Amino acid sequence: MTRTTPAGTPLGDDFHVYDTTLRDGAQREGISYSVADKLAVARLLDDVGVGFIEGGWPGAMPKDTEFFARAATDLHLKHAALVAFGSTRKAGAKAADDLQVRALLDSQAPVVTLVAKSDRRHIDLALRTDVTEACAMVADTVAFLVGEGRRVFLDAEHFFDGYAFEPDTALRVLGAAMDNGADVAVLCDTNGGQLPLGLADTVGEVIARTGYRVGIHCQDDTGCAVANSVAAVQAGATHVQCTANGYGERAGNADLFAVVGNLVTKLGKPVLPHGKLAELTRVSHALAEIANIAPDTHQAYVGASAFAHKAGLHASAIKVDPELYNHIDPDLVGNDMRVLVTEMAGRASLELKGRELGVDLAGRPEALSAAVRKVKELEARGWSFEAADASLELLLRREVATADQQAVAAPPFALESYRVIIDHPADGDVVAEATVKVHVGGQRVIATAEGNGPVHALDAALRRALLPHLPWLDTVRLTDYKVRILTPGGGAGTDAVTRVLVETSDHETEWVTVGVHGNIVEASWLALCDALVHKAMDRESVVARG
Ligand SMILES: CC(=O)SCCNC(=O)CCNC(=O)[C@H](O)C(C)(C)COP(=O)(O)OP(=O)(O)OC[C@H]1O[C@@H](n2cnc3c(N)ncnc32)[C@H](O)[C@@H]1OP(=O)(O)O
Ligand SMILES: CC(=O)C(=O)O
Repeated sequence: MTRTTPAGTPLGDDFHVYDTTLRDGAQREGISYSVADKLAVARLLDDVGVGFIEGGWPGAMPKDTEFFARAATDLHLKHAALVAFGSTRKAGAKAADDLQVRALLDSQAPVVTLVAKSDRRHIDLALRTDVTEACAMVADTVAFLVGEGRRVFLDAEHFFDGYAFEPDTALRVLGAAMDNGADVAVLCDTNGGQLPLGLADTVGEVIARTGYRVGIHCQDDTGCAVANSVAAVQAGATHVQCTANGYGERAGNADLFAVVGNLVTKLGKPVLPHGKLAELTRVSHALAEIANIAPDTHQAYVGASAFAHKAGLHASAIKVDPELYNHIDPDLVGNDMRVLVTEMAGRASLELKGRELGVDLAGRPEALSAAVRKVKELEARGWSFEAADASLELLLRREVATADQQAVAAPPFALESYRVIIDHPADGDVVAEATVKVHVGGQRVIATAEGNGPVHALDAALRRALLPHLPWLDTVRLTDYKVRILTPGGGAGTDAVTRVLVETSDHETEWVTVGVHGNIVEASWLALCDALVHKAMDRESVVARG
């Protein structure tokens, strides 16, 4: 199989990106992949162009055995080789007779990764054997699998702790594998306790002493798994094991997307096939969906906030040149830059955000300054525009219209009044009833509706009043409603205000609006009205554009 680098040259066997999401990743608390999930994960990892996909431990779990059986017929990998993971034979037995070793062969995976203890204390206490037999278990199993035509990697468990405790034993275990045909000695920081400088020293020392091809596998217990993996590569490791989004046992493993992002963009190592780097963000999010874990919005390289800028000073430099505040071009990894508008915004933030929302504020210094003042004043009172682009857009359009001395576009309806009653009969459920009086299409309309809460009733009454005049409302639905009670100035609650965020959808797009008031119903009303006015405005501009 020929893989190509971003430069278009063949990517051979010089460097391995080895993914263990389906084995170590599945050891994360809360993850339970079905066989179908595992096949879908493998396809996505192949899309990203990793070189090896560790599919699980055949023979240990029926699900993993079935995965390899299905993979043999259903999985047509374009870039990756499939790897079966398992332990060596048991002490005092023969590899050829060991049922678990047989299961590795039966998996039909072309590559096998064997896990072996390389810390003397584990050999004594967990294997309950001596170093000579522990090395024989490795040597015998590697020789058997290589003899059967498999490519073999050795995961030397607890290598760093074992090397610090008794270096010769740790190296003897590596030698037992490499002398019998294993390709890579993978040094594992199984307890995840290492820090980058010490780990890199050990990797460099092992390579210098043995000349072996060395790999790295880092758990994240010090929060350094990515840094440790990159440091190991800088010290000479040419095989790096990681998992999607850092899933893994305990605190997790090294995040594939951060490791690969760093290797390609910082160290200039073309470790993925041409064009695949831009798949990182899409694949990371798709894999989070399959794992049923909300994507980490702050994840390096691929998180939704990885290139989101909030501070006004950042935005002012970004306006001149985005590179001034981005460590890479987000497009490289398939991500986007965003500018957030909050109390920390300055004129540049609003100008950039306006551009994103289709409101041209360039060359309109008065409107821009007025909008900055308004945003800061409203945010100080509890408003938050960070997640409410539609309300921000309305605010910007109003400021532009005012500065240009144009009439602000009339909203499609005007409120005369609303009233909400909560009725709790002693023998029945609580019911909310709302009445709205509005002016729409040149008429005064009064409508009443019930709902299971005040906002539901208000929304229903407003729709009933407006629908005959604004038929497009039929497709518009309130899809999410979030309430937050705020105590500006850190008060004890008596001066609390309520912030409501409403997400609305028309099946094609969704938009978020915000309302803030001392009364929860009024805060909701403000957000609801903004949602409908935004939709009306969008329709008018679509109609105007023809
Ligand atoms: C560092 C890592 O994360 S490695 C991956 C670990 N993953 C898993 O453990 C998930 C899958 N594991 C399993 O399904 C089960 O643990 C099995 C099937 C592998 C083993 O199950 P069991 O036979 O019931 O034993 P148990 O789970 O208690 O494991 C301990 C046995 O494995 C042996 N063992 C542990 N590590 C190794 C090793 N590297 N090489 C050989 N044998 C080993 C122990 O000596 C012990 O053997 P004994 O039962 O003869 O005393
Ligand atoms: C192999 C492995 O998962 C570890 O040593 O952590």
